[in-house]
Parts: sequence; C-alpha cells; structure tokens
Amino acid sequence: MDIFRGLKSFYWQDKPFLLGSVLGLAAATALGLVYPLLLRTLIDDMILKGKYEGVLQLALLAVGIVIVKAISQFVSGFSGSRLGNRLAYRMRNACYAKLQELSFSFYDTARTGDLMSRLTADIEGIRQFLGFGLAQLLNTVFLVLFGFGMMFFLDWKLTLLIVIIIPVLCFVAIRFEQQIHPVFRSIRSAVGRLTTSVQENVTGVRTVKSFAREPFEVDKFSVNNTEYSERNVEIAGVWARYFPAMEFIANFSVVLLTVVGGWRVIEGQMTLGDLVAMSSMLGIIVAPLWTLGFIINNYTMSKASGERLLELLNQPVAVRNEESCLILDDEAVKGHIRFDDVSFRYASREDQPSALAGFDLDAPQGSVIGILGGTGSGKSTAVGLLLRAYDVGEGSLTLDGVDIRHLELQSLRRQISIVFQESFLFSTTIKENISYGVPEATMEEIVEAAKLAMADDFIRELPQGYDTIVGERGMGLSGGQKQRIAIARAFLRNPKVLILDDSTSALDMETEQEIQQSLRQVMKGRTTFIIAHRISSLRHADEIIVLDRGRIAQRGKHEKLLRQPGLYRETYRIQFADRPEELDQAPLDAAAGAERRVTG
Ligand SMILES: Nc1ncnc2c1ncn2[C@@H]1O[C@H](COP(=O)(O)OP(=O)(O)OP(=O)(O)O)[C@@H](O)[C@H]1O
Repeated sequence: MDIFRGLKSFYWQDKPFLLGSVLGLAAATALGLVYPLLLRTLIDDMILKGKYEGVLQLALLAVGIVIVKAISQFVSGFSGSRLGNRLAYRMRNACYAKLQELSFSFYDTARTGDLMSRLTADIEGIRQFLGFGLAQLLNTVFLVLFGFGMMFFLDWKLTLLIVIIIPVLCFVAIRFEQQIHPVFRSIRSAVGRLTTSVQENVTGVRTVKSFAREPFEVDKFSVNNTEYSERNVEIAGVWARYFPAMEFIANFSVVLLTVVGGWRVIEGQMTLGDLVAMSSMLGIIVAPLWTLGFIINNYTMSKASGERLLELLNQPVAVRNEESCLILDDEAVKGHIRFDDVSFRYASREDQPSALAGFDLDAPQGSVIGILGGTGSGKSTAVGLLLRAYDVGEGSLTLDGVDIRHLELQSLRRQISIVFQESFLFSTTIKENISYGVPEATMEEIVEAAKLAMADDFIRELPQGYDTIVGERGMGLSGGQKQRIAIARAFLRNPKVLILDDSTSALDMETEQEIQQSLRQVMKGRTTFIIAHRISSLRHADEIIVLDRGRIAQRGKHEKLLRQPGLYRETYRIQFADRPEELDQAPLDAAAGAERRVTG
C-alpha cells in the first residue's frame, strides 16, 4: 500500500469520485442481496401459505430495487472512469514534467523505450486499478461481509459451516498474488526492453541496413520477444493452477449448503424459503470471489506499475536551483565567463581520469574563444559545464562574476545558445524549428536568422519553403542543411553567449567562412565559444585553447600557437599541407617550445 500512498497526490483530490465509485458499487451490491430476501418472502409467506395478495407489491418493490441498483451502478462507473482519467492525466503531466526537470546525467543512462512504457503502459495499469479495480476489490469485501451477515441472520449454524471456506479462498488468493507479482514486474521490464529495441532499431535503421545487420537485429529482437513470451506463459501457468483451485473450493461451499441445508429443511430446522434465499445469496457471493484472482492480478499489475512510476518521479535531480538562487536580468547580463581551476569527472566514469582538469579561462564580454583538441579531449565537457549540464567538480565557473551554481537554471540557460555536434531537428516545419527558442519571433526575424546562417537559399528551394515539415530528427535534409537550421535557431535567440560545438563540421569551407562573417556581425559585443577540429574555423579567435586529455596543453592566438611546437602547429601542418607558406613565415618560438610539451 506504500505505493498507493506515494501516489496519493494524484488521486486524493478526487475523493468524491473515489467515494462515488466505491459507494455506488457497494450500494448496487447491497441492493442485489435484497433479492434473495424477496424470494424468501415469496416462498415462505406467500406460495407456501397460499396468500397471493402481496405479490404485486413485492414485484413493484423488486422493480424499484432494480432501478436504484442501476442508478448506483451508473454512479460507480461514471465516478470510476472520471477518477481514472483524471489521475492518468495528472500522472502523465507529472512524469513529463519530471523528464524535463531531470538533468543531463539521467539521460546518459536512460533508455527511451523504457521511459515510453512507463508513461503509457504503467500509467494505464494505475488507471485501471484506481478507476475500476479498487472499487471491485472493496465491493468483494463488502459483499462477503454483508452477504454472510445476512446468511448468519437466516441460519447462523449453517452459515458458520460455510464461512470456513473464506480463509481458504483468501489463502489461495494471497499465494497467487505472491507468485504472480514478480512475474508481472519482469513482464513490465520485458515490455520496456522490447520497446527500446524497436525504438533503437528505427532510430538507427541506416546504420543497421548499411552494415547489413538486419538478421542480427531480428535475432536480438527475438531474444527479448522470447523472454516476454516466456513470462506470459509463466503467468498463464499460475492462472491455470489458480482457477481450478478457486472453483473447487467455491463449489464445495455450494455442495455443503445443499446437503446440510436440505437436511435441515427436512428436519424442520429451517424453512424452504430460507434455504432458497441462502443458496441464492451464496451464488451472489461466490461469483465475485472467483474473480478475486483477476482483481488481485489487476492490483499486482498496478502495484508494479506504481513502483516504476514512483521510481521515475522520485529520481533525484542532479542539477537544480539553490533555494535562494539569483534570477538574471536579461538586459543587464554582459556575458563575461570565467573558469577558475575547474575539474570535472563524469559520475558514470568515477574510475577514469577527469574529463577536465585544472581548466582556467577568462572570456570577457565580446571575446571569441576557440577550443581545439583531439576527440575525447574534453571540449564538449567544458562547454557543457557552462550550461550547467553538470555541476563542476572542483573550482568555479562564473558568469559576470557570479558562480553559475547560484544562478537560476532557466535564466542562466536563457543567456546561452548552443549548437550541438549533432543538430537535432523536431519533426515540424523549418519555420518552427528555427523559432524554437523564440516562439514569438516574426517571419522577418526568422528569415533574417536563416540568411545569417546561410540557410535561406536552400530553404526557399524546398517545395514548401519555410513551411516544409522535416522528418524525425531532420531526416530528408543533408547534414550541412541541418547544421545551418540549427545555427539559425541559435542566432535567432540573440544570446549573450553562443557556443558552436563542432557544429560547422558538415559545411563546406566557403559556407563556413560566410557563417563566420555573420557570426562576427551577430555576436558583436557578445561572447562566443567555437569548438572545432578545423583550424580555419577558429583562427580568428581572441584566444585559442588547445586541450589534450582534459588538460590545457596550449593557449594563445593563432599566430602565437603557430610558432610553438605542439598540437596546434601539427594540426595546421596536416590541414594546410598544400599551404606551407604560413608555417614558414611563423618560425618556431624556441622558448615557448621548451616551456610546453604537447603529449599527443
Ligand atoms: N555523458 C558522459 N558520460 C560519461 N563520460 C563521458 C560523457 N561525455 C563524455 N564523456 C567522456 O569524457 C571525455 C571527454 O569527452 P568530450 O565529449 O568532452 O570530448 P570532446 O573533446 O568534445 O570530443 P569530440 O571532439 O569527440 O566531441 C571522454 O573520455 C568521453 O568519453
């Protein structure tokens, strides 16, 4: 029940519906139990005595009961479905909001398919139980209490004999629950894995096909599918044992009633009407007892679902706002960034060397910082820290002199636009993709941003121009076209700090140079970080940082770095093999060379 206590905030505010669903069903059940009493009156007081004048009133009473019972059932059904839908609506919103709140570190290990199944199948499980199953469960309890209470009133000795089956039935049902619960948990996880493999396969379909790995993917899916199917067979086995056991015990009580009751009628210890009434009551009680398994099944499933939902909802958020965080005034922000002896290690790589160590950088307002380095040298990590994708491990990172951990996350991220290595596009129009960060932007502003990102020409050539809907993640566009749309999206935001994380890699040199020109125009007085593998992308930077395995190996302007032996000069030599003149004009700075040794 802890699980349902944990989920209380989602359904407790709908107490009236919860009550309506439970009490409506209880009223309908109680009214159902009146029939056997009417039958008893009909037999004992009318038929056996030959007095038929009250039959009409009895029939009218029965009709009245039918009507009230129908109304009670309607109230129960209506309230149950309202409760279920409202609570599922709230849970979906809460889970989605939680997914927005969770930090980058959560997504480093999260599996999309698993999250999808939590937001769909698991919420559905809870909706089914709290909307319908709970009322059914309580109804069964009421039925047993009221029903046996009435039977007790008719013939307490016979009732005591029959009531013995209840603990036996409960024992079987509880055993069933214990067996079925772990299987249900594994079924839910198997569904998550199945969804994940479908989702990954669709996302990576190009890789799969180009490597001709379809058979491998089919096998991989089969393994998950087999597991899912085996778990279902396991469940079917539990069911198959449960039903006959329940049926045997329940029918045994009917046999007992018929034999002992019949004997008591013959002996004159009870009337025929009492026996008929008790027999029909037992039928009413036993019917839902058979379905106790379904109800428990429903309960168990929703308990497993509830556990998975609570696990998501209670996920700790790694990066969050401090209690008294500072909300930035957008107009007043200058964009002066400082890294002071910053070190950082990913939580999932505790045993590995730091991704960034002793990183110092002063980027005054309006400066352009270039970051160069081999793959995995920590470039994206450095700018990720600036976004507070992760909090720095040691040292500090400030914006306009304030440690970014003291700033409200939203207002910090509002000042920064980043174009990631992989340009993600939403499956909507190009126009909406560009204006994602500024939904209120006018068409003129959108076109202006696209022009600056050298995207306007190709967009106009598309059949629907800016209204062209791009496929999922930008399918249907070339890598360079996607990058230009992502750059336009960042430009439109007019940020105080712009980060281009290797985001011009798919562009030809000429287009890149044109975008660099736009950059100078857009980012006048604003701070820009350019991460690139190409020297041509960052040669005009005010300071270039050369990273090597998380540490700063070299720093300075292009001309200075060219004169130093090291990674930068080496990279230049490889990239401009056809233009060695500049290297010749930049003789080695012997002192600097002696000071700095680049390791790789
Ligand atoms: N989310 C993550 N979780 C764990 N380790 C990570 C994560 N992201 C990066 N790393 C590791 O941190 C180190 C630095 O990675 P980073 O992405 O900053 O390199 P990079 O210089 O941007 O590389 P590239 O040029 O290939 O993009 C690498 O060893 C990488 O494997």
